[in-house]
Amino acid sequence: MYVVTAEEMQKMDRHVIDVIGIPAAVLMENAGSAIARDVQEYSRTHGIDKGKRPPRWAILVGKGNNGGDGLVAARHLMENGVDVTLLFAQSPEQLTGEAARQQEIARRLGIPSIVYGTSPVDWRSFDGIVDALLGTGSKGAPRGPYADLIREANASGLPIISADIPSGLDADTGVPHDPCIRAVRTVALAFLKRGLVQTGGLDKAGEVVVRPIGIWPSLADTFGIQTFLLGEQLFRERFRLDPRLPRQADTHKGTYGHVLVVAGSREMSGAGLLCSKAALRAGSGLVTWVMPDALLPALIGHVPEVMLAGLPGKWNLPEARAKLIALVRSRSVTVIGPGLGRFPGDADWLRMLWEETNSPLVLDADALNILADADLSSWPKRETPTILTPHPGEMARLANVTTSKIQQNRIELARSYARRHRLTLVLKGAGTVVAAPDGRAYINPTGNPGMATGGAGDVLAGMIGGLLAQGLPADHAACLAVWLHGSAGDRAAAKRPSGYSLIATDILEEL
Ligand SMILES: NC(=O)C1=CN([C@@H]2O[C@H](COP(=O)(O)OP(=O)(O)OC[C@H]3O[C@@H](n4cnc5c(N)ncnc54)[C@H](O)[C@@H]3O)[C@@H](O)[C@H]2O)[C@H](O)CC1
Ligand SMILES: [K+]
Repeated sequence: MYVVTAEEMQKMDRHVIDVIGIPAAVLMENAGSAIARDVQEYSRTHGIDKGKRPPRWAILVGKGNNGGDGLVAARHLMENGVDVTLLFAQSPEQLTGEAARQQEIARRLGIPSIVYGTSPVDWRSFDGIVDALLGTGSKGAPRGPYADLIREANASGLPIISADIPSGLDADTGVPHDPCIRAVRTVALAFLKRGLVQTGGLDKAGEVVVRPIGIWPSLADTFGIQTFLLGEQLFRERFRLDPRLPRQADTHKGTYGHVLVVAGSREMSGAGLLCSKAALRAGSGLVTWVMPDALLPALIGHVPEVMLAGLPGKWNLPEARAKLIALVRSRSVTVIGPGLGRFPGDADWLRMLWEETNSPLVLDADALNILADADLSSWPKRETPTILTPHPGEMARLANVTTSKIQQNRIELARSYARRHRLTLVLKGAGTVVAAPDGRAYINPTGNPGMATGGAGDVLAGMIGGLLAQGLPADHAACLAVWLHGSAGDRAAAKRPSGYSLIATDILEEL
């Protein structure tokens, strides 16, 4: 469940080799044999190995240790009867270190090889490709023969299995360089690299599997790795959350908290509905949706389980403010923003809620836009759970940078923002990042593009409120909500062949 940068991986590699004493050759042998097993398993399960003739795989070999992994994999594949051809990106003499040793072994074994560029490659003579060109030592866009070879491999239409990371993918940010291998599977060695669970990695890496190579996962703790993949293992081991935990018999609605939803406007009342229902579906005992009086009649009876509260006049009138503060103080959690719209003096109004209440707050949608127009660094740090849930565009406004800058390094941007403002930040999008004020960041693997639909964010905000209301710490509530939200979206998509006719209500129904 750890997610590492190239540098963190290299440090742990060095420690295992230089301090623990496991030779690099042993790690490489483990890596190569793991890759070979995945290639054979893929061949069997994808109709390449039908038992009639040996599968034929081209192994693209770079000059570094990634190439070394490929050479070891080639040897193991040959040992198991697979027809292998080595395709060196540059002449074999250029290989260094362990890779050079593996190249010499391959030569002595007579493994067939071609140096790319010396003769045209007949891709039709292969069933698949192993990409062992560039790994965590890659810097910048693939150059020269590496770039040409990547383009040809992608154009071949053959399935590509990548060693450690798809060559051309930035291991830390997931930004795909031009060109970048598009793999059907990536065999991550020892640990998930960040790039595999962010931005481009989700597109380019195909199915990602993590294979042990002799580096204990617990070493990541020793090295203070602060980035994790969300999932049941993390929830059980680190959050000690057991979803099966039964509710005690002698409990009542109050036991499970009371969420106040501050949301909705004439044009966007649905957001408040979705948010309120989601808070209930996430398990909150009670939910009250507060809105200006004028809105209330239209919503009576829509969600019988949700209590409605009206404010005299508009949000920002003195008596409305007083009643709202009283409601916020009397509830366990307040979710602000879905469908709220903007109104004169909204920054003062939000700052009042921020400063004058000690209630856990979830700020979403227009509450984030209000915050972006204010200067958050001049607002006091809150002592109580405060969770912001921006999508990349809202994050760009909050951090005063462009959206593309946000997507360039989502994890570090989210982490630094959460620490600076001492709050929990949920940076939505493919591979949602949850950054906690303690510096930890969590990556969510669940969810799908079908969830890019109006109201999905309102559901998530309500779910976070609902889990907070039941007493979960802010980071746990945000992580579990994000993971469940994506899982529900995946189940909803699976029920629709296109996967893209999802609407937010479907996510709610699947919770
Ligand atoms: N003990 C270990 O370290 C283990 C490493 N494993 C594998 O090794 C790679 C990392 O290997 P490294 O030698 O550091 O770098 P690469 O193999 O990624 O090779 C990069 C190589 O290519 C040149 N290069 C760098 N950037 C570019 C570029 N943009 N275009 C062209 N060429 C480039 C540069 O000269 C480098 O030498 C890791 O991913 C694992 O696959 C094993 O897993 C076992 C343990
Ligand atoms: K690779």
